[in-house]
Amino acid sequence: MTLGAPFGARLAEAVRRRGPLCVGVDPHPSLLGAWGLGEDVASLERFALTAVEALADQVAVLKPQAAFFEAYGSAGVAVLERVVTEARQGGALVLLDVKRGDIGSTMTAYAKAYLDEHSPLAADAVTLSPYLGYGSLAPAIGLAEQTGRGVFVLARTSNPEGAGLQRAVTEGGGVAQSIVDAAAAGNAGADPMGHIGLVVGATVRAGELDLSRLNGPILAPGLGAQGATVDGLRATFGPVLPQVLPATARDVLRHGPGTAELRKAARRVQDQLTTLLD
Ligand SMILES: O=c1ccn([C@@H]2O[C@H](COP(=O)(O)O)[C@@H](O)[C@H]2O)c(=O)[nH]1
Repeated sequence: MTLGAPFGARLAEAVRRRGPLCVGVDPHPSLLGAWGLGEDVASLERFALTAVEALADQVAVLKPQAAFFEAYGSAGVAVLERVVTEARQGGALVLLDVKRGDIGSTMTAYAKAYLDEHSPLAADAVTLSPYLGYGSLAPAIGLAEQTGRGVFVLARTSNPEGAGLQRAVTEGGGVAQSIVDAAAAGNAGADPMGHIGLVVGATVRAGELDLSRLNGPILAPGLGAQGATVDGLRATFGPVLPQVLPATARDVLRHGPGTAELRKAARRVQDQLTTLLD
């Protein structure tokens, strides 16, 4: 599949048309139960494709969480392939949340799995973990650029356990800030923004990172179930708020299984975000 424009431009256009919301497609066992479904592949498929049907023509980005599909083995991965395909056909950009990171030679294979246009799991973007060294991600960052796709590199994650490692300060400066600076160097000169995004939790304290030179998108998970609020985004992100793609999963998905209710729940967050950005 040929994607035409670079990822930064495609994401900017999707956000301009639909507003800056990313909804996670996370088939948690607890949500399957709440929707009256079981813990089996047919239920997984029903849940995930219902979320896609409800939201793919409404939100800018859908973010399937691969772990919840992989938990069902190859049949679950087959469902994930359908989710990626149908979400993209429905008009959403698909950010596959896989958080991959490995030595460079293995990263080449991960890149092929998610960012090569011939792969059955090729998405518009993937999440990557830089904790084997930012440089080890080069094969994925390079292939994403070649194929019009994007990456979101974990810098400062939304979970409380991330702080000890990510806020550590070494001779070269802060660990998370070093990831921000490396991404900024890769995005330099891109217009309207580069294809190297970062993950910075919406739960993170204001002012921890200097994101001013990033020139790329910032995925901000943590809205709703993890305690972050739309109102808190301005304090957390300040001047880079227009680059932020807030993300939530459970807080929207808990309104299913009705597609109208799912759409309404996502619309509520989209409206709050529009008001925030006005
Ligand atoms: O720092 C991070 C990175 C990724 N995530 C993922 O986002 C969703 C959050 O789901 P909620 O139900 O809105 O809490 C989930 O898939 C995480 O793996 C994150 O939360 N924080």
